[in-house]
Amino acid sequence: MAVTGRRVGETILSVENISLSFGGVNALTNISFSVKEHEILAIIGPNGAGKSSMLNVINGVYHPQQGKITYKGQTRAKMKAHEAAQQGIARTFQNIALFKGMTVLDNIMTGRCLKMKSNFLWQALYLGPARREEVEHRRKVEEIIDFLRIESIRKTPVGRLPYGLQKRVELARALAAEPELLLLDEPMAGMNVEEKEDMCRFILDLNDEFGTTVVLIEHDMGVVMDISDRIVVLDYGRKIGDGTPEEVRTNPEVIEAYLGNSH
Ligand SMILES: Nc1ncnc2c1ncn2[C@@H]1O[C@H](COP(=O)(O)OP(=O)(O)OP(=O)(O)O)[C@@H](O)[C@H]1O
Repeated sequence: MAVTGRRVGETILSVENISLSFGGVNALTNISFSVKEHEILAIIGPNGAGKSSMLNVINGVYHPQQGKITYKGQTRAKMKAHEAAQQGIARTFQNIALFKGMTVLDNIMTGRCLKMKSNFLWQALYLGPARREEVEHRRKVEEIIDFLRIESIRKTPVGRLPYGLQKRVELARALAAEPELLLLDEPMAGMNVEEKEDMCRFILDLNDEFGTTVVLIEHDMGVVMDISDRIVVLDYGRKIGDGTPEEVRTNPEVIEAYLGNSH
């Protein structure tokens, strides 16, 4: 994995005038914002504000009825899911999506699928390129295991791990794809204070060491204010704030709609 160091660069992703509805429900209305290379951007907002829908639009799971998405200079009306993955967008989910019966190591290996080049026959015979490739994939995966400090559980079936560690394994699997843009849906949900601190550290470190751009959804305001370069605030599918943590903290509309109430 290349170590690039942290420097905010050009715009890597911009969404313009995105609208998405499900039947009569407007999940997103005319949303625009952009993310720069190596930034950490948080999307916040009350329950049902449209945060997960926004991530799903970015990685092509949902196709908006209106608007456009520009990723790495290419503009399209919608992202296709396989295209997003191939072009370096990886994702974790609000409800952990891992293979519970498989070991940590094997789960993380699944994150390398798109990087695998050798064909079925080579792999079945485990010859030549397939063997070299396998060694390289294992090396990358071990690097990630090391980075996230999960050596001691590498052979443990994921279903036996406590929730906080499962979240970390899910992050490991996303990192195995060597993403340029990492989408994290509530990476700290359900964690205790210590686990949250660890997760914050890992997010800051991966952003710093690998230069990965991060877009995350998080409800813990302390975490959001601490680790984000910028914050986009959604409420009822509309954008009501976009700025630095300080700008968002002092935005009256945000205080009224979000920070000031019990969400
Ligand atoms: N697949 C779907 N089918 C129908 N409605 C949907 C679908 N996905 C999202 N919605 C609706 O879109 C709106 C926004 O939902 P979304 O999950 O994006 O909000 P959220 O901000 O992520 O909420 P939370 O913080 O509770 O996860 C909600 O009214 C939700 O019910």
